[in-house]
Amino acid sequence: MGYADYPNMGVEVRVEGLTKSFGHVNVWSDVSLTLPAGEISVLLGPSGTGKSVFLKTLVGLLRPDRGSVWIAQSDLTKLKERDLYEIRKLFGVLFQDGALFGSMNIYDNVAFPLREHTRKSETQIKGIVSEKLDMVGLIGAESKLPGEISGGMRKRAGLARALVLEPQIVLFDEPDSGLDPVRTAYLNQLIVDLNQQLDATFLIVTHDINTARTVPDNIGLIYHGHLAMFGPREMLLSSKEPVVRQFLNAQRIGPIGMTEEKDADSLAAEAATGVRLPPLPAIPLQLRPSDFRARRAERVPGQWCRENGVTPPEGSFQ
Ligand SMILES: Nc1ncnc2c1ncn2[C@@H]1O[C@H](COP(=O)(O)OP(=O)(O)OP(=O)(O)O)[C@@H](O)[C@H]1O
Repeated sequence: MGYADYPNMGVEVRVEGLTKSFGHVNVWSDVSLTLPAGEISVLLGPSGTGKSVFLKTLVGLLRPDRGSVWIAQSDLTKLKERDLYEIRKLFGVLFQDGALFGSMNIYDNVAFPLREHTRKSETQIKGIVSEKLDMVGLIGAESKLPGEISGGMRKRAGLARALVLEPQIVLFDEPDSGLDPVRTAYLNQLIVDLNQQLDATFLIVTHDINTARTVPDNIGLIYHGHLAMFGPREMLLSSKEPVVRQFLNAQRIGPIGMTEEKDADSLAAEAATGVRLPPLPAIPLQLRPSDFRARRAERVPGQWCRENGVTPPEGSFQ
């Protein structure tokens, strides 16, 4: 199947029972979730829980032990190399460090996938590269080497490169790592704007709680070898499930310890001290596109809570 055969609204990615180990070490088991077409989802989890491994498994760079990744009628995990190569063209991936070639200038870095995977003329390539550089605000930086620009600019260059083949699924591996809060805010706005403009499904791995609270439509949390929860943003932000609550509110009190989960003794000791968890913070409004038009998957604030009989924390959606 050619990637041009897919409808232009982004595609749904359905993960079923995915399990991955390296040798005898299990990374995660039985992960099932659906990334809704055209929506933004965020994946959270303590360090080393296998979020990057999950992204690599989604694009078929790693093979799972069990389970499926369904895109339309294809189970990507069962495809032969040649078909996998085709279906990978659906994906744009922004790797953690931007993964730019250090000896190539920004223009050539962004043009690279077009020169490798298409037969477009240099004139056509120039048009596409300029369009994507414009989208990420990098016009004028074409002749710079990656080493000559800031970390934030490198991320944006990596993003432009991830977009040149018109992907229907865009995966971001910690796009905000190493960025200061202001640049992170700009990048988050750019992600929301791009999601509105492009017909693509987004998955973002991040450690930034503010990003997780304001950018996505859906949130997932991997913890201790399993997907602890995945669902609409309001569901996780109003959840009192201990792991979800601890992680999304960046607290020390709860089941997650410095290295991994706390043992029963330390949890009992914590309970014995009588420390009370602070109330859940208010659920913020979602970040809007900068042109103030609706998000692609716009929902009325508080709708999920209302429909599910959940009282949102005081001060939510203001
Ligand atoms: N190719 C590989 N071979 C063996 N083990 C691997 C491989 N890739 C990753 N791992 C292991 O899998 C586990 C999960 O790693 P991964 O980088 O996916 O975690 P992460 O959740 O993305 O972490 P962080 O938040 O710190 O970036 C780690 O223990 C890592 O050492």
